[in-house]
Amino acid sequence: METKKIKCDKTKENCNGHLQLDFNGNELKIFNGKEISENNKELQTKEISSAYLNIINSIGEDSSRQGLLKTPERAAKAILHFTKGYNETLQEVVKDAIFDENTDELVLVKDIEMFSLCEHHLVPFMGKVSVGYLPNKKVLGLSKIARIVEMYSRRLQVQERLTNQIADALQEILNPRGVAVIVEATHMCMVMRGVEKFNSKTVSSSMRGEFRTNPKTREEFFHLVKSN
Ligand SMILES: Nc1nc2c(ncn2[C@@H]2O[C@H](COP(=O)(O)OP(=O)(O)OP(=O)(O)O)[C@@H](O)[C@H]2O)c(=O)[nH]1
Repeated sequence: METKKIKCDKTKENCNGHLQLDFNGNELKIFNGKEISENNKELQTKEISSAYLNIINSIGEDSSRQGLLKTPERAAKAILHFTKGYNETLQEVVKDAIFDENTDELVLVKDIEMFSLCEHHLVPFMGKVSVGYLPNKKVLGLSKIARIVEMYSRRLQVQERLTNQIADALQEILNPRGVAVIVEATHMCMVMRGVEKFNSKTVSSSMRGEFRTNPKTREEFFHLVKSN
């Protein structure tokens, strides 16, 4: 396939250093400047395994002892799973599960489990996400909301950006009258290290359209998120 390379646009959520577009303007999946094929997925696993081998040796462990022999490769596969969201795009996740529906009432999918990696320390943060929207003649397949959460959370993140990206995605694909996203998470970088506050939780929200302009709509969202 013919491709052209463009300089990384830092505002693009899928940026890995470079974005490469095919001639229809579609983004290709790039790792270190290479399109991700099965072959360089293998290469990617090898490169990450070798980095983990260095880490194991650098902390003074014996990487040749039985329990650690396969650890670099296992860890490489694990980190690739934790960051699998880089290999997906919004269009691939949603496919064509957008349906015409004559409803204008709030849709809420709440308490979606979320696991992500803090981009500052590469340790997990995890919690739950609630997503609401006010349809504008279109509804989204419910599972796709959880899949959107999954795609953005399986990347190196800060919680605020994750929250905004989920709201932006809903806005982009549905053009609804409003979108509301709330994320409540525990950050292991604040629990297992650093300030070591193991009961603290971080709540972030992103309100668009009528959720931002109408306090009653916002209240209804928060009320439903809190209720059992
Ligand atoms: N706003 C925001 N900050 C985050 C998130 N995850 C981690 N952080 C913070 O990123 C900051 C990085 O601060 P630095 O001073 O550079 O790093 P540090 O010395 O490891 O900081 P401490 O965690 O305070 O020990 C810390 O305050 C973290 O709590 C996030 O999702 N959102």
